[in-house]
Order: sequence, then C-alpha cells, then structure tokens
Amino acid sequence: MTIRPRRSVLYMPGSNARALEKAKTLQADVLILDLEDAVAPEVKETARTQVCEAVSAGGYGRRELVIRINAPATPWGPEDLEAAIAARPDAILVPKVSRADDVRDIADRLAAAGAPGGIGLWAMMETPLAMLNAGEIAATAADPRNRLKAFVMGTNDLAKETRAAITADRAPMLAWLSTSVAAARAYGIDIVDGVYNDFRNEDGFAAECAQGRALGFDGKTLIHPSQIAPCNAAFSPGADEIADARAIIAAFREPENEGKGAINLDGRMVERLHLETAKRTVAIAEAIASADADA
Ligand SMILES: CC(C)(COP(=O)(O)OP(=O)(O)OC[C@H]1O[C@@H](n2cnc3c(N)ncnc32)[C@H](O)[C@@H]1OP(=O)(O)O)[C@@H](O)C(=O)NCCC(=O)NCCSC(=O)C[C@H](O)C(=O)O
Ligand SMILES: [Mg+2]
Repeated sequence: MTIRPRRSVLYMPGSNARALEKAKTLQADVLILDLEDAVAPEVKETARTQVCEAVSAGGYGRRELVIRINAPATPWGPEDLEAAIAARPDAILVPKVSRADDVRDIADRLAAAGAPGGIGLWAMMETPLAMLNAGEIAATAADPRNRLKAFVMGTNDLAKETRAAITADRAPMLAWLSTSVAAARAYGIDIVDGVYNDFRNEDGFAAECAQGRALGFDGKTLIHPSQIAPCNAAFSPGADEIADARAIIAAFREPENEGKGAINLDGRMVERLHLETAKRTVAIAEAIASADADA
C-alpha cells in the first residue's frame, strides 16, 4: 500500500515572491501556488511567470507542488494551463469544477498539449453544481486518462454561491462535506478540507481540523504557515491509534485466529474489516515518518 501524506496543504499567492521562497522551509506536505483568487487581476501575468519559474527551478524537497490555475473560461485560464504544463508540477488544481465534463475537458487539453503523465489533476469542489454532481465528477477518476487524483473543498466559494453561513460548527455545510468525502472514497481519490480564514484563532482552527479528520478528510487546506504544525498533528495517527492498529494486526497473525472473521481482542469484537483499517493506519504512520525524516 503506497500512501502519500496530504495532511497540510498550504496555499500561497503566486504574486508573493517572499511566500514562494519561504515555502521551501515550511513543513507542509503540499504547496498550492495560486494563480486564481489570491491574485489580483493586474498581477495575474507576473504571478504566472513567478510560479512557473519557481516550480521549474525546484528546491522544494519532498513537498508536493500544485499550481492552481484560473478557470479555463476566464481570460487567463488557457495561458495558465499552457504555462503550468511546461513547469511540470505534481498536479494542476482546477477551480470551480461543476461537472464530470469539466474534468474530461481539462484532461483532453493536457493530453493535446503533450503533458507528461506524471502531472495529476485536482478539482476544487466549491460550486452548488459540484455538490449535486460530486459522484459523477469523482467517477471520472476511474479512467486514468482523466488523471483525477484529489478533491479540494472550496468552502469560501461554496458559502458565497449557496449563501450558507460559515459557522464555528459548520452545520450548514456538513451535508456537502460528507457527500464530497463519500464521492472521493467511492472512486479512490484523496480529499482535503477547506480553509479556516480566522488564522489567529488557534482553538477554532484545532476544532475544525479535528472535525475534518472525523469526517474522513485526508488533510486540510491552509492559508498561513502557523497552521501547518497543528494541522500535521491533527491529521497524523496518534501513538495510541498506531499501537492499537499494531495490536489488531498481531492478533490476526496468531495461529488460533487463522481463518476467523471476527475475534475477541481484550473484550472487544474486532473483524477483518478492522484489520484493513489497522493496516492503513500503520501504512500512513510509516509514510508520515518517512516524509518527516526527509523534511
Ligand atoms: C492571510 C495572509 C494575507 C496574512 O498575511 P500577513 O499578515 O502578511 O502574514 P504574516 O505577517 O503573519 O506572515 C508571516 C510570514 O509568513 C509568510 N507567509 C504568510 N502567509 C504565507 C503563505 N500562505 N505561504 C507562505 N508564506 C507565508 C510571510 O511572507 C511572512 O514571512 P516573513 O517575511 O519571512 O516573516 C497571508 O498569510 C496569505 O496571503 N495567505 C494565503 C492566502 C491565499 O493564498 N488565499 C487563496 C487561497 S484560499 C481559497 O481561495 C480557498 C477556496 O478557493 C475557497 O473558495 O474556499
Ligand atoms: Mg474558491
């Protein structure tokens, strides 16, 4: 089982050269170099050049590099896509994906431009139509030609488009968050949670990370370096969790449990489905340890 940790996914405006440089020293698993909403129209071209030069030059170590382009229908979208392909990031993040055909369209453009197969496609889930079509959008991942590897929740745009409120408990958004997680899991792609805007509020951020993890997200998108360490901690399995997973794996290896579907582990029923979860917990813990050692 090969797992790439995507706990902390930090956005930075492509127009901010200082942030692009600073990111080389930050412990985020993924960096999203943004050409879209964090960049004002008058500096879109500067941001595109800066981001593509930074990605081509490298120096970001083990961090996954993702370029968020402007939507294809905007004046900047087509040139962003062309420049991003030439820079060869790990993935291109497409905003405002609303239908399965939006994914296929970008995948066709990537293929037509001769984009290397290593460039993945990530989709922002941030429109009302995306919430209604989440399953169909995720299903495009079944065809490898579409390169779809991950969903990213765009909760700010979702709030704007639906007029749902952004509240501390996120009650108005829970149905959409869970639907998107289910769609991602159904087709085997990763999914990261939306941003927490009030970046000086540590307790509020910790609570939202815990909620995101409980909902099943792989990680969370971030807007400020101070959010990285608590986010990495929140989306890493704890020592107790890892110890429990190892105990389940060991129990199923005992000769007396061979061929059993369910066993008694210290007064608790454990089934083979729990064994699968335990194996994933150990695999992600090992992937995190190895990534952190490389940082
Ligand atoms: C939110 C900010 C505007 C705050 O900026 P500022 O007050 O200047 O921050 P600090 O002074 O505390 O910065 C301290 C140092 O850290 C560097 N820094 C800050 N943010 C980043 C970052 N994101 N990546 C890398 N480095 C960063 C500063 O340069 C300072 O460095 P130094 O000079 O060495 O001290 C700002 O944090 C910011 O712009 N954040 C990112 C905003 C962004 O990208 N927004 C777009 C994505 S969110 C979105 O669109 C979600 C989705 O689409 C939706 O719909 O929900
Ligand atoms: Mg958005």
